[in-house]
Amino acid sequence: MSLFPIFLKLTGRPCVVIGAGRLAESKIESLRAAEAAITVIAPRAIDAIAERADAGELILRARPYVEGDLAGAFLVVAATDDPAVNRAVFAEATASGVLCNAVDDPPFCDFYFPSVVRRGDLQLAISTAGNSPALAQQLRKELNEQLPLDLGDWLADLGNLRREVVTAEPLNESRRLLLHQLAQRHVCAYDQCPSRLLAREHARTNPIPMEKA
Ligand SMILES: C[C@@]1(CC(=O)O)C2=NC(=C\c3[nH]c(c(CCC(=O)O)c3CC(=O)O)Cc3[nH]c(c(CC(=O)O)c3CCC(=O)O)/C=C3\N/C(=C\2)[C@@H](CCC(=O)O)[C@]3(C)CC(=O)O)/[C@H]1CCC(=O)O
Ligand SMILES: NC(=O)c1ccc[n+]([C@@H]2O[C@H](COP(=O)([O-])OP(=O)(O)OC[C@H]3O[C@@H](n4cnc5c(N)ncnc54)[C@H](O)[C@@H]3O)[C@@H](O)[C@H]2O)c1
Repeated sequence: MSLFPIFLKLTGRPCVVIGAGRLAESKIESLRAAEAAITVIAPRAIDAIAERADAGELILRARPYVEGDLAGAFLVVAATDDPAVNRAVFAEATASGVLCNAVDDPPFCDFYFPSVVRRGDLQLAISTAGNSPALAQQLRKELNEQLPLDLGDWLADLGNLRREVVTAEPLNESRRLLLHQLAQRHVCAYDQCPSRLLAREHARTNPIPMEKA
């Protein structure tokens, strides 16, 4: 199966989770990391989810799923212990154009959750298209051990520096080469950081033409 890999902007988007057990919790954590507006619907919730509701971090409706619960949702995760309920959720999602993941039930998923290695804004998402979730998990662990812990901080600095360069320089081949050069070395917040000095020198010798400034 050929899956399409994308990184979705979920900030503030209504996402519904049906079920409030351990499996739901792990999906809720992923959705929270993306700042989704989460509504959880389940008659019983584990403490971790109830506490998030008490803290105002999500809305918890303590009742079973009923048809119509997906109105206005962007995506839904069906994570109950009743496959018939998960499938009913998938049917409503399909009828109303809402993206659905029925946890661990591939025929009833429009998308799968990947295994993720994260360093700040840097994310490596691994998919085996359901062939072996255990392999996805194993690769995550291996990559996690290999990636430096400060990669997220470094990326944040590099992003700031890139924004400086992009503001100061016209879009041309020399800017493109500079950005590749900067990505190969460590950038630091220190004002005299060699990468910053290089970027400034480059900006000085490649000024934006007046009409573009
Ligand atoms: C990546 C990860 C993300 C997450 O869950 O958030 C994820 N599964 C993880 C772990 C894991 N899941 C399972 C095991 C036991 C070992 C094994 O079976 O291999 C382990 C490992 C363990 O925990 O031991 C059991 C399992 N999973 C699925 C089935 C159904 C089936 O195969 O038919 C069954 C059998 C259930 C049964 O036996 O009844 C299906 C799916 N699981 C997916 C995602 C999607 C495809 C991902 C991909 O391969 O690309 C997909 C299709 C749908 C979905 O749920 O999105 C997470 C790793 C997180 C991490 O640690 O990094
Ligand atoms: N936990 C695991 O590691 C794991 C691994 C593989 C498969 N599974 C399977 O995945 C399913 C979910 O796992 P879990 O550990 O989160 O289960 P769980 O029993 O802890 O939680 C099930 C949740 O579904 C809710 N629910 C039941 N009927 C509902 C309905 N009609 N409407 C809305 N919510 C409803 C319950 O209130 C509860 O919050 C189970 O079937 C389990 O066998 C679990």
